[in-house]
Amino acid sequence: MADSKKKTAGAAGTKTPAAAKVEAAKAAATAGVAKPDLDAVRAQIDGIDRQIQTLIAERAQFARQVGKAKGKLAAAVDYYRPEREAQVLRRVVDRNDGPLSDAELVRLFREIMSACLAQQEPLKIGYLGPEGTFSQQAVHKQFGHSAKGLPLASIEEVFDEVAAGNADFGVVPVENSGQGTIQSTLDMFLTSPLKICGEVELRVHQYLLSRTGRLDDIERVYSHGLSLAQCKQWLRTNLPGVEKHAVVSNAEAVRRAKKSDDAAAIAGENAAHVYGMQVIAGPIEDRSDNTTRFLVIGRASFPPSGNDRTSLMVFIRDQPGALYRILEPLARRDISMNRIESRPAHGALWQYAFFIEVNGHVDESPLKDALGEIDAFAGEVRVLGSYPVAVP
Ligand SMILES: O=C(O)C(=O)C[C@]1(C(=O)O)C=C[C@@H](O)C=C1
Repeated sequence: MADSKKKTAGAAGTKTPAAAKVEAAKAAATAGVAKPDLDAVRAQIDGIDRQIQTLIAERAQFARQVGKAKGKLAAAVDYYRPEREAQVLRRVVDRNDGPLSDAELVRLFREIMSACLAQQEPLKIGYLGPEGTFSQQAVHKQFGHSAKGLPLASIEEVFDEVAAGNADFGVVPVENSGQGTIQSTLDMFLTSPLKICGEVELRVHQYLLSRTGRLDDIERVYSHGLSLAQCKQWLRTNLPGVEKHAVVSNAEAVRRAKKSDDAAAIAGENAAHVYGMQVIAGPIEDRSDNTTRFLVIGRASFPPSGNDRTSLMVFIRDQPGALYRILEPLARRDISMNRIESRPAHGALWQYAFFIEVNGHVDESPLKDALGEIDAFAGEVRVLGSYPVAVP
């Protein structure tokens, strides 16, 4: 994503004052000065920190005013605006001339927005717990640390708690780059009234954790089935012949491994800190680009952000060319389709529902027009949600 961005400053030779200062600092750092004076550099940093702090406080005041401008809304959840957050973060990426990476800057700005929003009342976010799972990391990535995580026992429970209003939003895994779709999540949308409000992509790094930290002690490995699959090659090479046990979550795996010296768990590095375990090895995933995509689910729909994706569930009539007639209006309008997947529709034998993901927002042309046409052919078209494309 960062590669395709257009720089607003620097590209055309016109630099913003901030970009010029960064350039000057870079030049000073490389300008043959053998050793900068530590106290002098720290004094500069202290001055900048003072300015950053003043500006963050000012920003928080303005965010309060935004709250007032929105009027008296029913609950904290009504103040959250994923489309606005995506726009703010895209501008951060667009302005970034280094030295920090896009992902680092986005993380910092997300935390600022998270804190600004929590001035009213923190959002409550349901996720597949317990603490230490990748789902919890996805919650932090999307909502920042000022949101309150609500660890739940299953993906179904995440849907139920959001639908019942006990959580403002939920974060559920939907696919992994190596292992494909998590069918149980997709199937929840067959019956759930919830909307998809966002997507989060998380680079997943797996670690082998144990009580002793010694590979030679290990006779059993616990993990979620997907995590075991992601590390298959590594396990074959480094722990041939050990027992592998698939359990409900990586955090549960760590809890089991914590009970004896000859057991290990595969989980995120974070789980080692949460549960006080030693890291034997990591990252140990077979593919270095291992990424899991999560969906944010909620009770409301949001307006376009300027770069959106839409998830649809289409029930087709059993007639010749039905699927073609669904896809043709999209193709004719050059609407890219990121995914199509069929699932047995509940309650009707040999009837299928198609999960389709396309670029665009349901309130905007050309997707709006295409959906008007598709509606006429399909048995039913359900819009599961239009949401901002994930910011890195
Ligand atoms: O712009 C808004 O609507 C805000 O509430 C402000 C703000 C922000 O800090 O920038 C905070 C929370 C929203 O989710 C989006 C943006």
